[in-house]
Order: sequence, then C-alpha cells, then structure tokens
Amino acid sequence: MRCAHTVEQVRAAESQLMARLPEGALMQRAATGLGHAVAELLGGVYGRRVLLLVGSGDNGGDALLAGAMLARRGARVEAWQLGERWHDDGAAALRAAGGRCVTAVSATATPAPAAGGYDVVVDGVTGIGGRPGLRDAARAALDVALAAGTAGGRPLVVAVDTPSGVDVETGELPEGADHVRADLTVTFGTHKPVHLVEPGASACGAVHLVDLGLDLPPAPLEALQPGDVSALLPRPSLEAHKYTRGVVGVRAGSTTYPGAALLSVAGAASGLVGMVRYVGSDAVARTVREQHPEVVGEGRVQSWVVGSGSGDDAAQHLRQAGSDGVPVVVDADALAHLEILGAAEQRPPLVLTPHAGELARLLDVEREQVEERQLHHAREAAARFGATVLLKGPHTLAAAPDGRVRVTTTGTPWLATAGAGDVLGGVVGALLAAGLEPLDAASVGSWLHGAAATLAAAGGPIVAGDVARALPAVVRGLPLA
Ligand SMILES: NC(=O)C1=CN([C@@H]2O[C@H](COP(=O)(O)OP(=O)(O)OC[C@H]3O[C@@H](n4cnc5c(N)ncnc54)[C@H](OP(=O)(O)O)[C@@H]3O)[C@@H](O)[C@H]2O)[C@@H](O)CC1
Ligand SMILES: [K+]
Repeated sequence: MRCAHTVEQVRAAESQLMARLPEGALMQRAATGLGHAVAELLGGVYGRRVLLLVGSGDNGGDALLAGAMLARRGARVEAWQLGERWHDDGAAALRAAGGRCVTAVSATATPAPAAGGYDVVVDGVTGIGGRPGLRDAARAALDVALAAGTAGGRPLVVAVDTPSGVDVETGELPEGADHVRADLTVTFGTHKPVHLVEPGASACGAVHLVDLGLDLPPAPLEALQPGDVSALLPRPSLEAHKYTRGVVGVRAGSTTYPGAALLSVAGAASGLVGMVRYVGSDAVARTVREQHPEVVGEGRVQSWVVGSGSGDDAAQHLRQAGSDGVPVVVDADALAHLEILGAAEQRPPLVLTPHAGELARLLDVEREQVEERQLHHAREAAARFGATVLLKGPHTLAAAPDGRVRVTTTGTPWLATAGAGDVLGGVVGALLAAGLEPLDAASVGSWLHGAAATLAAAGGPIVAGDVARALPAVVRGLPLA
C-alpha cells in the first residue's frame, strides 16, 4: 500500500525518531536520498550545474546538504537564499564543499544566472512547513532560474519533499498564486496527500520516496498497489459455484441509450462474479443477450448497478434496486434521485460514482470547485450521503463515510472516452456482489479499470469496450496473493 500521512502525523513520527538519533541524522538521511535522486536524474554528477533555491526552513536545509554532497562529487553548485535566514549548517557544508552561496536574494535583487546556465534547479523553498503560494522573492528567482537551462532550454526541476506553493495536505493549488511544477519530487518518510491527489499530484511530476525509518500510524489516504489488489480480489474457492461467487444485477440503459446497458453489462460480466442479470426493456434486454449470451433476466442478486443511460426510468430503477437491501452502485442519471431511497440509515450500502460535474450538482457547487478541491468534496459527499463516493477523474478518489480515502494511480489519459464510466460501474457492482465492502469494491474496481485501460491502450487510443475486454488479462497478471 502506498500511504499518504498528514503533516501532523509526520511531525509526530519525526520527533519520536529524532529523540533516538544523533542531532541532524534524520536530515542527513533525507539529504543523502535527495542527492542520490538528483544524481540519478542527471545521469551523473561531475561537471553538472546545480542551482538550489533555498527557503528559511529545514526544506532548504535538505537542499543545502544534498547540494554539498553533489559539490563534493564534482558538481558546480550554487545556492540562492530566499528567506531572511537559512539553515546555517547546510550553508556551511555547501561552502566547505566548494559550492557558492548567494545571500539576501529578493524580488528586486535576483542574481544573474551562472554563465552556461543550470542542468537542474532544486526547489528547497518550502516543504511541509510552507503555506500555499510563493512569495515574491521565490517567484522572481524561479522565473530567472527556469529561463537558464544549460542547452538554452528549461532546466530540470526537482522539488524537495513537495513542490513549493502547493497545499501539502489537500493537493489543492493556491488560487491565483504561483507554485513550483517539478519533473521529480523527492519526498521523505511517507507520501503526503499532494503527491497523490490532483491537481497537486501533477505539479509533483514523478515522485520518489526516501525511507527514513519513521514509525507511522494508519494513513487517512492510501493508493492500492498490485499486491494489495491481489490480496483483496475475491477468487473462487475449489467448491465455488456460480451462486456462491455472487450475482450482480444491472439496471442501466434504455431504448434511447442501449449502449449504456451493453457497457455496464460488459464491466459486470468481465468474470469477477458467477452471474450477471440484466433488467430493462425487452428490446434492450434482447440486444444485451445477443452480445452477452451468459446474461440472464430478473431474479435474486447480491448487488445492483443502476443509472447509466436510464433517462426517465432512473428513479424507478433506483427505487426497485434499493428495496432489495443489497449494495447498490448509483451512477449517472440515478444520482439525481438519491432521496428516493429514504433517510441515510434506511438505505442499503451505496457506492456513488459521479464525475466532477455530477458531484457538483449533488453538492450544489460549481464543477470547477470540485475539480480544484477534489479531496474535500469527495469526503464531504461521502459524509453527507453516508455512502462511498467514487469521484472519477485522472486520479479517481474513493471516499468512505468514515473519512478514509483511496486514490487510484492506474489509468491513462486515453481512458477519457465515452462509456468508460459505464464499464467501471459494472466492475464495481461485480466486486460488491462478490463480497467486497464498498470502499474495497470501489477502489479495487477503479484500480483494475485503470490498469485494464493502460493495458488495452498500449500508448494508443481505446474505446470503452476495450477496457472490459482487457480486464481478465490484468487479473491474470496480478502478483500471487
Ligand atoms: N518531517 C520529517 O520527517 C523531516 C523533514 N525534513 C524536511 O523538513 C521540512 C520541513 O521543514 P520546516 O518545518 O522547517 O518547514 P519548511 O517547509 O522548510 O518551511 C519553513 C518556513 O518557510 C517559510 N514559509 C512558509 N510559507 C512560505 C511561502 N509560501 N513562501 C516562502 N516561505 C514560506 C516560513 O518561515 P518564515 O519565512 O515565514 O519565517 C516557514 O517557517 C520538510 O518538508 C523536509 O524537507 C527532513 O529534513 C527530515 C525529515
Ligand atoms: K520544496
């Protein structure tokens, strides 16, 4: 499991460990990991040109100590002091290693870049102690630095712990203010939410974690890894028959949108349960059975998938599905009718699968607000509706009503294609029917869906049906649990 902890959790674990280690040892561990990561990114150290942008705290201290390590190995390292103070021991180490320190850098006194420019700019302005946004001195220095690549282009940017200016705890970007955009972020001890949650995650570039040996509590935010998915995935036992594996019912599509029925069923029928039932108009049901002869009609199910392409029938389908008492995936058109299911405590377990626009309507806010504050709105909806909320997007979030959140890091931009959400709803419904609890079903389903899209796309375009077809191969490729 990849875990992201809050700043408070990190600080508590850090002070526990620091109490047992010699002074400065933890920062030296962080700086050594940072130095190695920069060297690897540059493909060598000797003769490379490195600029450190250094703030007033320990984030700048990490940058200075890593810079000293690179300077000892032959890099040409320069550090610009952006705050009123900086980490004196780090600056002394850099000077002793032959690095150049430029003090008192301000918005109006930005140094001229070194002749020949820089291969890499190391952003040590702020880490977990920073407030969102960049101050003027940092913004001016960054502008000068980014225009000073060695080959006339832009230098690489490595963020220390977090890109400065982002909101570390939420992944939000400061409104109307600047922040660093990194090619690589080297973080320490554990991930922080910004590394996983969009839009901040995109500002981090690739993320490299340096282990510090922190003793950390359970994380409020997680990202499943292949081994976690394998361990959670329901697999048929030797005694299994189709009913023990679970039956998922699909109430989706209509004569206007028969494709939604076909794609929801394709997701549900990708082999994760024993049987799939389809309930809809005779004409659509006939089309479904022509393409999926294994699908049967109405009967007992262990979960329902409701809403995509249901149009005016969405409310009726949701009421009927809800009356069975089994978990329900509520998608698309059905999301507007949650009140039909009665008070939260009377409802069956629900997985809501909105995209940002649908979640905005549910919460009565603007779509942009949801996109800018994804973690906040996913958590708020989960708490308000007492349901697991799968907020679909580039880094899909699965939020449980108890506050736990999982983020999906599989997928490809090619997955932004019509009907992909219908397939996802079907997959999540199948996993619910197979016995997973809602947060597991939502997060495992989303992970498999993203991985199947990446496999099917292989760097090129796909349609939604390709995702469902690739899913069994993804399951076959999982590591053994
Ligand atoms: N925890 C760990 O396990 C380990 C942590 N380590 C490292 O320590 C880092 C945290 O260090 P930290 O606590 O000194 O805070 P940090 O991020 O350097 O910022 C501090 C100061 O910046 C300022 N400032 C604030 N906002 C600003 C802004 N927008 N723009 C500009 N300046 C701004 C403000 O000071 P001010 O100028 O307001 O007086 C604030 O006090 C962490 O990210 C990691 O790199 C590793 O070494 C070892 C293991
Ligand atoms: K930073």
